[in-house]
Amino acid sequence: MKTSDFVIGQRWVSHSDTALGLGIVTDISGRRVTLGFPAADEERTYATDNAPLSRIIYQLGETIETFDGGSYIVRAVKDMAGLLVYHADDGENVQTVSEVKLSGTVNFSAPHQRLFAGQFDRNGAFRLRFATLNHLDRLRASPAEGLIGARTQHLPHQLYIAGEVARRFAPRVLLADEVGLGKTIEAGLIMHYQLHTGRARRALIVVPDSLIHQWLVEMLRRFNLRFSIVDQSRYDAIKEQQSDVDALMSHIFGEEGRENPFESEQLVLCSQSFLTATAQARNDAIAAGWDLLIVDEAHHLAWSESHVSAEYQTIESLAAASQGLLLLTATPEQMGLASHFARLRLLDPARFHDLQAFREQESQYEVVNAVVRRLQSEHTIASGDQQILEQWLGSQLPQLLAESDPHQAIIDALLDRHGTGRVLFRNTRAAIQGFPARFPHPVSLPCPEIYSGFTRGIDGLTPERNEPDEEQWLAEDPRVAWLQKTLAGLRPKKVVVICAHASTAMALERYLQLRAGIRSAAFHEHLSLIERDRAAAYFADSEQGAQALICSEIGSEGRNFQFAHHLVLFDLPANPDLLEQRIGRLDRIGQTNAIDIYIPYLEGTSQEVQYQWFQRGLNAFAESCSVGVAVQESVADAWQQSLAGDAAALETLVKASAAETARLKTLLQNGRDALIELNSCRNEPAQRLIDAIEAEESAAAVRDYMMEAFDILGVDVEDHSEHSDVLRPGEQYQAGHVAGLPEDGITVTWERDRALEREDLAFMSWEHPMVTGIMESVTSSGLGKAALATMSVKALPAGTLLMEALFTVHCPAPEALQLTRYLPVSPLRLLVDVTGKDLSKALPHDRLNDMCSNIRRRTAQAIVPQIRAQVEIMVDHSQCLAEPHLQPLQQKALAQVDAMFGPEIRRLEALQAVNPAIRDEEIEYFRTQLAAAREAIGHATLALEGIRVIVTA
Ligand SMILES: Nc1ncnc2c1ncn2[C@@H]1O[C@H](COP(=O)(O)OP(=O)(O)OP(=O)(O)O)[C@@H](O)[C@H]1O
Repeated sequence: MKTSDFVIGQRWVSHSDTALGLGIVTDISGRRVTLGFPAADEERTYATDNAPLSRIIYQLGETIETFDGGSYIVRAVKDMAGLLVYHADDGENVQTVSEVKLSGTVNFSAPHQRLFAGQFDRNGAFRLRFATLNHLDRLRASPAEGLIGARTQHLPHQLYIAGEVARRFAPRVLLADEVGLGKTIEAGLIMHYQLHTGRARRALIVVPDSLIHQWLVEMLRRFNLRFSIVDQSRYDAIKEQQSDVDALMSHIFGEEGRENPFESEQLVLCSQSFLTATAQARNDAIAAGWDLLIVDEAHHLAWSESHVSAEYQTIESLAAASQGLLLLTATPEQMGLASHFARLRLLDPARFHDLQAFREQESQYEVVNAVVRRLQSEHTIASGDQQILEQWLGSQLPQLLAESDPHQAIIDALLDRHGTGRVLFRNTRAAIQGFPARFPHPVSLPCPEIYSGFTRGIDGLTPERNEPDEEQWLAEDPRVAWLQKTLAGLRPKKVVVICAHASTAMALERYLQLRAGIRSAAFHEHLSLIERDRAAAYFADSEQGAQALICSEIGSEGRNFQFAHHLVLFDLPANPDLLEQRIGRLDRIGQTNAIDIYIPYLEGTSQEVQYQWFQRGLNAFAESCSVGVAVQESVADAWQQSLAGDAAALETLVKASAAETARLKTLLQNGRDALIELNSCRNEPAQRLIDAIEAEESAAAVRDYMMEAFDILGVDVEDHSEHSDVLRPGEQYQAGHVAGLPEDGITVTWERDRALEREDLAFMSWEHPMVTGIMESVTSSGLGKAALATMSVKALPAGTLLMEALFTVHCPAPEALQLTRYLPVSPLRLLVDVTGKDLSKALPHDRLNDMCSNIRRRTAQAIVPQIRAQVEIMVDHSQCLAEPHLQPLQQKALAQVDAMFGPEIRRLEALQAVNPAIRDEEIEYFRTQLAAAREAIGHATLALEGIRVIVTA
């Protein structure tokens, strides 16, 4: 450039620093030119012969903005002594606008505008953009989306549930797999999906105190989800901090502080007891609102028609303030059928509105099951069944019969309307199989004198509680000496000891540690959370750790101790579900050994009764017994009498229980449980999902993609070991595009198996935050939006221009509609020449990449103004060629929204027929959503997302 090219008042941009915005020439002296950049409030002086500047001339039809906020469309441009004057339309009149008055902020969003403004990149950046859009499109349409990033084994029953539930709009379900089958993982998968796809942003997890840390760690190491714990002290600290700020605010502005600690974080973990006990915190949590609420060990939410527990009330209010709700419990009926019903009602009040009706339906499951079985196995519907179906499904039946898989559609409707189909998922160990054997070892011991008078009834299960002198019972209770001897005999094997009460656990631990010299740790409710985690970690340590962990009942819930396979039940719980919870600490996924269960009991006491009942009546030690609580209800009197010492009643109890257990198991297997299981894992779809996830993993495409990105974004990659690399910021590191890369680097693996073995390595999948962050950053920034390249082809004369154009679908719509689900990015690539010839197929992108090379920046800078008119023509041509591609995409999207909303609307209409509590507005809501989605899709456009102009040499 020459000095004479510049005139004071002209507008130029710096292509070496685009963030400066639109500059204005303020001084020209000698061979130097000075520009002010109002948007950045900076001034820069350049040598005129090599200034990295491009002159900005807006073209007809483009929108310009003035510094005082005016917006105009350019109708004509005149050059007046080197300064441009635009004749511009403000919607009413055409006015003259001098370029001097233009706003200092420029946003060259259109790729060709960027090119003309000198804001173009090298070939590699364009390739990265192209690759990013294609990967995003494929991933968003993939059935594996949202389920790829978890550091978990692919277990069909978990992925089936995740696949079924996660895609729902605001899912509300009860995850009730039997103990240790991975409900936490299922909840994590669902949440990961919802967060990854933007369906949810804010999530709250509510768990018992003892599980806070375990959830925190599982969410982070398995799903890269970083939760913040809000407990009393954190809550108080935030409030205190805020009150200082609030005081200042109210001093200055006279405003009341309204800050809510639950709003300061998006992912929050807190304990049920904290929320239940602290009204202010509870109200804040409710007021904060959530997209997803997860409640673990939900059997604690007791409810009956005459008494509603405080825990239930807390969750009820939170559930009302949350779109999605996941309740987790392995023992949904532990608190009885009414509580179970009340939890189902939290999930779906429209479906579960009448306890009596629910009880009646329970008794009909056998008939429903028989019909479902026939529908599954036969191609035609028998006339008897047709009548039953008409009676049950009424006017819905013809619609269901018209669906593409009518039998499945009818089964789904039956499971939903006559079972717990949509809201309850429960997998059993029997169905999943592969769990290790459980061997009970009963040890009968004489009852010591000191317990006489305390050996009967429920109290007789824990007689040591009635002996105030701890020293004495430790010395005289034969279970203590037996425990000491057994632990010594098992050394160094790890042993979990569970007893009902903290006082017993504390006394035993002190005794073992101090008197018997056995390395042990206690785990009970009187320890702080940190102390509990420390105890669990000390026990888990395979080298220096404790041999025994002595837990009170809180150790029997949720915790993972599958690295141990010896369990001592120092006493037995009254409730059979609690027994299953205790054994479930060891009998879980990941347990590789058979489990030895030791049951020391005192002869002739309630302990012996309870042992006999569990062993001979329920067979609850060797096998998981899901009907225990129901059996207990039916034999309640005989059980009480036996505990009271009636020897004859014990035999009756055992016999009646064994018969009832067998009867209920058969009944459930033919009825309710069979229906639930049918709904909880279907192998074919589960396997298809696993295949889809593995296809995304095995392609190694993520590594290739990231290597290309790292190259462009200045990340150095060093080989670490097989399938692992070390990533570090390099010299050209572009921090703005790469999230979460520590200064001193990070070691990563690209293989799931290795990630499962080595938890210290980050698992780089398509859904790792660094990968998604780069993809998001590439698409939302201008990186690679415009590029200039050269190639030599004998067939084409030098100087021929080609343009590779990338179009994507744009569909502005309220976020809540989640339209990207139906209308994906759909990148469209076109290659045109100046005559408008479509060369897209003749020269595919990869081939073109091989042929293209970069042009030196200085040369490119000089070429751009000369080719501007031809580029504009090629942009027009590409737009004409792109246009016909839009309509088919819209049609497909419309069909998809209909398929999504239609069944939901029909379901509510069907439920409304039997449940007047469903309001017309609820159905109307979905109709309105459907109409809004259809309208937005109708307005979709194809937008130009990137261009690469190729000049033949
Ligand atoms: N897909 C998986 N890959 C790897 N580990 C898993 C997987 N699923 C479950 N596990 C492990 O198995 C154990 C049990 O899982 P989890 O705690 O989710 O079970 P749960 O059903 O919630 O148990 P509980 O009924 O005791 O609350 C945990 O240690 C968990 O990390």
